[in-house]
Amino acid sequence: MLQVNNLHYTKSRHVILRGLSFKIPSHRTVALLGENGVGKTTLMRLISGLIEPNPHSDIMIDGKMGAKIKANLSYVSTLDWANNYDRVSDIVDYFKMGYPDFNEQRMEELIKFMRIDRTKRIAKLSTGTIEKLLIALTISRDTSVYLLDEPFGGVDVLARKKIMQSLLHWLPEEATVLVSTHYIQEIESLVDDAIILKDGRLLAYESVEKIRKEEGLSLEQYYTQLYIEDNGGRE
Ligand SMILES: Nc1ncnc2c1ncn2[C@@H]1O[C@H](COP(=O)(O)OP(=O)(O)OP(=O)(O)O)[C@@H](O)[C@H]1O
Repeated sequence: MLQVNNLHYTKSRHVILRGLSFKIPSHRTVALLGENGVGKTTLMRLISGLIEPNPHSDIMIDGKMGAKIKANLSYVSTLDWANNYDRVSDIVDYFKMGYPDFNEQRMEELIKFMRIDRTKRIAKLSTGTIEKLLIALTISRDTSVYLLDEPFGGVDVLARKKIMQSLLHWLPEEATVLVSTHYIQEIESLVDDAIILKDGRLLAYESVEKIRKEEGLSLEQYYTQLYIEDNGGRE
């Protein structure tokens, strides 16, 4: 379970997140939605402990806080830390050595599934292939929470659909998954709930099924409607 209480984050006097609170139970996959610059990446970096929130903000995973949550969380946002001469197989080796919960067999299956050439140097990989590798590394760990930040930005449409459809199949059943994306229509069938951010605050945290059944809307229609309403009717 991932719990965020009263999360505030200010950077260079610019308030980015203003008092976010939500709780995502285990066995739930949640889309994190919001316009460019709203703070989705910032939220993921805060959850993962890469940056520090303002005082009196709490982030808990399975009841743990602070540095202790790192073991229960999988988030790989970049390969900037790797050496340009590293090959895909070297990165896999680093993960094998660095994470006791790294599932080597799952990683091998994902490499095949995503058609990643394990002999290629990182510096020679295309943007989309790096994104596929980041997804594969993230979901090859056995943790309770998975954060995927705009994982499909550069992935071609066929691969994206294929990966999306099978994403949950690779993860432990009880996993909590938070995935940020602008591909709202495509993610809709994958997620249970959606968190919608606007102006640094939580505009909605709603079940996708409820949006469909009770509001009669698709997730994208619901998102657009909420944004327009919050803008006082302006698009
Ligand atoms: N290092 C930084 N210094 C100052 N401001 C920053 C820094 N990084 C991000 N920001 C600001 O924080 C805000 C949130 O950025 P963030 O990247 O979290 O948004 P996002 O919702 O992920 O956007 P996108 O959908 O475009 O990826 C933006 O206004 C951005 O300009």
